[in-house]
Amino acid sequence: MAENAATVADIAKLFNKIKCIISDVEGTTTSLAFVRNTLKSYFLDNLHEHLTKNWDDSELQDILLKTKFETDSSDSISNIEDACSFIIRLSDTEPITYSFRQLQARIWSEGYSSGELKGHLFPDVVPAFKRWSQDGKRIFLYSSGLELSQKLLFTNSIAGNVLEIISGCFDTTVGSKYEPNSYDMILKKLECQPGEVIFFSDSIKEVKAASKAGVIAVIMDREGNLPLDQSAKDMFPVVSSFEAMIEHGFYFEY
Ligand SMILES: CSCCC(=O)C(=O)COP(=O)(O)O
Repeated sequence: MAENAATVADIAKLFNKIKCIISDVEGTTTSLAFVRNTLKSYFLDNLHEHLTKNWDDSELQDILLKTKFETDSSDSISNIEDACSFIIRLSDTEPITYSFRQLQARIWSEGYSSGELKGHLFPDVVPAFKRWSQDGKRIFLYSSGLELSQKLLFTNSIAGNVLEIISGCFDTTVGSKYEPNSYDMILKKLECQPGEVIFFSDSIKEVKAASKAGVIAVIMDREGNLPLDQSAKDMFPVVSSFEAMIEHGFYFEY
């Protein structure tokens, strides 16, 4: 840790001042494997059937057209096979566009409804969020996945329907998670001062952006996450679970 970098214990002392806790999803509340393997495979495995069943749905056609436009693609999407090939090709490219995420949410929604998909949550997520809610803190999510996708995951999670512990979900409609302005926007929406909000994420770029906006930022280093650079660990406090925050005193003592 760099000489002046805050420790987890320093952050824990700020608990009383904090009004809102914001958490990233992939790599923070939820395993990378669930998002990158389970959700991705479900999407690809069910894409062709979804396109076939819904080909005449104007909302689906609109999503496909917008995806083509957003990616500046010359691919044909005039029939099911072409549209399917186009989407499969895009599924391996970054950045993932908003319309592509809308298509993901449509297909995932079917998987959650049928019970084939259950949203992964690390075991400490629900107990910690419940405890902090009881302590009067509001809990929010901020993910690149759509608000709808976040709600689906928490409604249909392995811990049951736990959406009620979440006060709200932010997605990239407030801006990129890598941009400090997005956190300014969230602060405005929450009607909070920067020091009243804490953000947890496994992404150093996100934590840096939040920190530039004055938000208190902590790196989440979950089992199964990508290895962190030492420089990231030197700059920000790092925890491996929300439970570790509680162990450091990040809760209200009655
Ligand atoms: C919460 S929706 C499924 C996850 C997803 O699609 C995603 O991109 C998660 O990214 P995050 O910003 O939560 O790291």
